[in-house]
Amino acid sequence: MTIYNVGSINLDHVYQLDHFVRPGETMASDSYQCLLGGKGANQSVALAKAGAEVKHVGAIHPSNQAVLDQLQALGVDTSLVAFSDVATGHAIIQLTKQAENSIILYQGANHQLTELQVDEVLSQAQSGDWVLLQNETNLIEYTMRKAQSLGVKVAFNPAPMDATLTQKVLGLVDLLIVNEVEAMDLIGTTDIETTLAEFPKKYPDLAVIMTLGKAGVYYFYGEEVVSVKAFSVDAVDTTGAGDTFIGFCLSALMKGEDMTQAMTRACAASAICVTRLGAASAIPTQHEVTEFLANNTQ
Ligand SMILES: Nc1ncnc2c1ncn2[C@@H]1O[C@H](COP(=O)(O)OP(=O)(O)OP(=O)(O)O)[C@@H](O)[C@H]1O
Repeated sequence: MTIYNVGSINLDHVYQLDHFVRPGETMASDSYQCLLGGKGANQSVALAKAGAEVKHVGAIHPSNQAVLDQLQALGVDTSLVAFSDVATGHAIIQLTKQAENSIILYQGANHQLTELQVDEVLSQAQSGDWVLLQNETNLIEYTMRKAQSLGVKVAFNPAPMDATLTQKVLGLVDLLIVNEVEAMDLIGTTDIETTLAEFPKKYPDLAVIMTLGKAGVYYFYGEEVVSVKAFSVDAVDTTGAGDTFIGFCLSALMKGEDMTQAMTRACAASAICVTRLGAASAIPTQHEVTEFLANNTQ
């Protein structure tokens, strides 16, 4: 069983500064890191570390072949990533000592997927395979329609949230995975209790996983409700928690675990992730998650 993750690949250029650059100011930074990023790439890494067979579908500029080498070294099949004339998606991130950030995001090649690429990729898919999408690439609806026509299941993590697009494609989605802010956007409220009560009523035919940070996670499908508590850890950086959760949860479901087992494993993986700095580099291995589960209870 293969998961085709149609998603972004970004280069995150991170500069540590005393303060954000002001209009007209040129400021030197003596701290620079270039990190692999993008929700798509992070989720592919999490899937691979969780032991899933993951093929990443996306696009980058050919000058950044090293990014693909990095993904491959982490276990992701990158043979379906296309090359584009447009620059690889990237973020310019200013970080201050007060832990504030300011980000310029250029979607670049992430929005250069073509219908031909999607058709070719999905022609390889077989029933039982999954397609996973976030909201950082183009052709979301087209890809879902194609997958549905081929009998391939669709998982959708609509981040960053575009409520109009998301409402439009929900009928094509087999499993929706949202965090609490995205869920509240879909219900049109800022209250989480209302969201938990209203979501299953508004979307009775939709299977949805709702992650609530350190408050854990819910799964709703019609009358069925499963909730799993988060593990109690000392969090230092929650970046990538959601991506780690998605990778470990989908991988476990594809291996035949039930929703409680899959979400428990995914909560353990994301609990480890939040105790480490960074995103892709903070994602644990399957072995680390198994050890954590043996030594911790919710
Ligand atoms: N402080 C925390 N302590 C323990 N587990 C956490 C913590 N924060 C997140 N998690 C775990 O990670 C899962 C996903 O977190 P969250 O709901 O914050 O997703 P997210 O908003 O998509 O994350 P992010 O955007 O920061 O990557 C939670 O369901 C929980 O299991």
